[in-house]
Amino acid sequence: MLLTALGVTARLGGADVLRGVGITVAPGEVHGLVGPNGSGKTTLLRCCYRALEPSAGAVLVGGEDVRRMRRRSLAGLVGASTQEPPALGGLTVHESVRLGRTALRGWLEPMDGEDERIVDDAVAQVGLTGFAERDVTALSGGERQRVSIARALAQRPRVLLLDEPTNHLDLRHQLTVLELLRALAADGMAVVVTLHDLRWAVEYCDALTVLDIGEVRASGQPGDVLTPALLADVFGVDGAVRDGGGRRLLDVRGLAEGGARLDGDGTVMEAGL
Ligand SMILES: Nc1ncnc2c1ncn2[C@@H]1O[C@H](COP(=O)(O)OP(=O)(O)OP(=O)(O)O)[C@@H](O)[C@H]1O
Repeated sequence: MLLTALGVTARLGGADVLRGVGITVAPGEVHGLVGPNGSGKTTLLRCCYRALEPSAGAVLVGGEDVRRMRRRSLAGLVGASTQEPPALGGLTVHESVRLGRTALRGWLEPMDGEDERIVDDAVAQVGLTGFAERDVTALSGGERQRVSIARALAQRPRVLLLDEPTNHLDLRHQLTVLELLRALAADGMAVVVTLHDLRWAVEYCDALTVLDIGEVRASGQPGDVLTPALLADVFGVDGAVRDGGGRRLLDVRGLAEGGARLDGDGTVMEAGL
């Protein structure tokens, strides 16, 4: 396995928001993390790229505990695109993506032609070549999201972690990103992606892990995991995975009976789609 999380418990604001969570991701696999709002998906990703230290358990990449790795070694192995990509004013798209290479080289080591080619490739992979010289603060939310993905790609990582990469994207760009993930996996990358749209999770992921209130509810192939009972219980929707002529598809018929969960203060929570 390229990425393994073992019994990860994470504490935030005095509470365990992840409890004993494990995932394994092989090279060539697109692994989807799904679950309702607040179930711990982002927190698990943060543990995987060492933005947060688990209070128990460990994350291994290539068999090595990420806590023991030097920052630059980790940057060469794990690239991450976060949900709220920072827009650094005064940087162009190209310069912002270049930061992915800087993470590997350090500030003082000059870039060479190979680095520049990798940056150009990453910008092209997310379809932003025409915006390369534009200031990132002058981009739309979706374009910024793609800059963040390109920056992670510029690290040429073996493990790519993406937090809601299709957020803010129009339908065409959602599909472009999802197809890109498949292509990266076909080249041997291990990809972990959080997705709220379960239909994309079913179609584009080889395996899914369902988190619910900080714990793993199910893990495995999408069709085995997203049973009608689990869809109703965890996501509050009436749905089923079916074979659509060689393609896995998820049909959602609506809210499950009693599917709209009430929050503590009585607010009706949206179902997980
Ligand atoms: N800095 C923090 N301090 C305290 N609690 C936090 C903090 N960050 C997140 N949490 C809580 O941890 C839990 C898990 O949050 P997390 O962001 O991992 O969920 P998520 O599954 O990614 O949610 P979403 O689908 O809404 O993005 C939530 O209950 C959240 O309120």
